[in-house]
Amino acid sequence: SSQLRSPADFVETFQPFSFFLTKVKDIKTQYNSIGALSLKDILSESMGKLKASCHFNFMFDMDWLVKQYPDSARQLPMLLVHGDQGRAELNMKADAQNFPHISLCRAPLDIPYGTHHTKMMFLLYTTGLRIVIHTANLIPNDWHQKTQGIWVSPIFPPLTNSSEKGESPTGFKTDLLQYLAAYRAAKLAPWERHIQAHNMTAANVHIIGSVPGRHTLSNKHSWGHLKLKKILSERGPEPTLVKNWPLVGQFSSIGSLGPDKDAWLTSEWARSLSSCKGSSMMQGIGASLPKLDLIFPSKDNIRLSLEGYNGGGCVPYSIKTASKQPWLTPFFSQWKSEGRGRSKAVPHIKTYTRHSPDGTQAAWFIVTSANLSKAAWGALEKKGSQLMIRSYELGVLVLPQSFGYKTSFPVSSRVEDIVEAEKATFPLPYDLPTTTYIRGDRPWFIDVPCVDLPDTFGLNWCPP
Ligand SMILES: CNc1ccc(C(=O)O)c(C(=O)O)c1
Repeated sequence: SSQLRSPADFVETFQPFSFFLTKVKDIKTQYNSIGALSLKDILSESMGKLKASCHFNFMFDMDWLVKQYPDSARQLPMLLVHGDQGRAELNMKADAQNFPHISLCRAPLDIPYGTHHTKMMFLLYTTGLRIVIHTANLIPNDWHQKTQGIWVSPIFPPLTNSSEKGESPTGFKTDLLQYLAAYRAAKLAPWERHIQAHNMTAANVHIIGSVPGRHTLSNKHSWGHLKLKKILSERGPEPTLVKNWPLVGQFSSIGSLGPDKDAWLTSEWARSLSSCKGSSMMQGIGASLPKLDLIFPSKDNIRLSLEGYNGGGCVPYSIKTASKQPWLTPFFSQWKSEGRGRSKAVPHIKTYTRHSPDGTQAAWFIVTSANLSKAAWGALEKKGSQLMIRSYELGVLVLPQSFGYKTSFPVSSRVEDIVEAEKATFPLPYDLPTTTYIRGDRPWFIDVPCVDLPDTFGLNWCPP
């Protein structure tokens, strides 16, 4: 029975997609026993005997993080890659003083308003290297009662002879090394060498990363939405298959997107996401775009969540930004995850997909740190000759052909369907079809008081 299984067994049984959600306190056991992991699970000895680890993230609670490791691993070398500058960096350094085994690497953020948003783990075991790409900050609240996404790689074995490349058909290793190289950080060199030294032929996802910069020429399509456009135009769906398949974006924060939908959202971002095989040209002017559905928590999704209004603390959409883009609201759908038992677990996860009208198939799926913002996905400048990105982001793209499917793969948010299905079925974090906002509801704004209706705990929301 499930309570006797180790975390490694959980991971083993939820293949080949290896896409998990975080365990959520106070939901029914069945929704935490299949396809869900805690940080302790991920770091447990059953997953591998650790020698060293590295965490890329935005927020760190070091005391708590160390306690998620098994006793035997709490003194092992740990590198934390962060984006904190000034006073925040001093705080990181002060915290790290208490932990001689922890060292810090600051990611350069030379473009204003950029953040080090990427959430990734390198876990070096006695037997090989595992990579985890996820959406949760390294603070207890992010792993308590929210919906977060976690992609878990297999253990990549050491390369036996140095002549082997150890690259996968998806270019995973090359793209990950290109991402790391962008930090130009000496402290990452040991981990770049570890990645070089392991056989990653089993990696079955593509890397979609963003690094700060004004990317031009051969670098222009290495990052953000243009990287996605490039992969989809080379390996994406046939245009005829997905003609009326909608796009879904799902995220926990939104940037300033301009005066109307055509300023960036449809003309640039959605155009890249709707790219198909061999049609990067057709996505030029005039090609019609698919329906765009944006899942973003409504005020009531937050009010009635397990955390009540406080759950909105990690959904930082400001009324100041929202008031400049009322044109966005008609695209919104509610957060609904009955199949995964997580309708009341505030979504901090970010995912993007293109699915069939009946919601049973997908042409591709992305889990990433990237919210709906130009800072994360990039904005074209200088007549489209450069892509300006402000932040570090990282995600993985699932394509049908990497999992033995020709054109699309079955999807479901119903855990019972997923485990019993004849054919490998991708575990969606939310329900399809999506659900529009009900009359009288509105998008969640972190900086607007809510005193009309009490939350799960009978409280109001008076923003800090
Ligand atoms: C300005 N800083 C952040 C804004 C949004 C998010 C999010 O993921 O929604 C995060 C984060 O949690 O990393 C940080």
